[in-house]
Amino acid sequence: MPKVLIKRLPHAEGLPLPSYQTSGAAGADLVAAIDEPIVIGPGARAMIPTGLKIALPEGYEAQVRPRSGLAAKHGITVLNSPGTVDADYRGEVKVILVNTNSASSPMSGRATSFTIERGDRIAQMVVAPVTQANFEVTEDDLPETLRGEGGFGSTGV
Ligand SMILES: O=c1ccn([C@H]2C[C@H](O)[C@@H](COP(=O)(O)OP(=O)(O)OP(=O)(O)O)O2)c(=O)[nH]1
Ligand SMILES: [Mg+2]
Repeated sequence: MPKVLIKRLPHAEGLPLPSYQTSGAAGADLVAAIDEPIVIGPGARAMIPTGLKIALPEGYEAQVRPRSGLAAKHGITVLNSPGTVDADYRGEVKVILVNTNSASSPMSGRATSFTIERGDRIAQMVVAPVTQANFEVTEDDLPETLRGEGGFGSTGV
């Protein structure tokens, strides 16, 4: 189990640290470290502070992913999903939420605002191993494959 060091900033005081809700959970919930509620209007976005700085072990990243409940019930998702927290990042982890609701959204059908309150679980963080590649330019043909240049639905729907 990789160890992730956490530095709690003053505005996160009293808030729960990232935690796995069940023993098999992949993501640890992140909460909003805000003093005043933030209203995200339909189609608008907001960068929500978590009040946490983290130090991941080398060879790991943290992915900031949406919570499906917020997405399904309220049309709120992580705009840059999955957000990438690099192992060498020492700033505050933030979550970019977007409100997808509009009069024409298939699920809500309404241009509703959504309010984030202090301590709300807004996203989840998945710690995952990553590799860096050696990118190497070649003048030769790339190795042949059965797929070749087919993509974007080439195998059918
Ligand atoms: O959802 C996110 C995404 C990123 N970050 C932080 C950690 C990450 O290490 C850094 C840079 O993110 P990214 O590489 O995605 O953004 P960029 O636009 O490429 O910025 P940079 O030029 O700083 O790499 O911002 C977050 O806190 N939350
Ligand atoms: Mg970057």
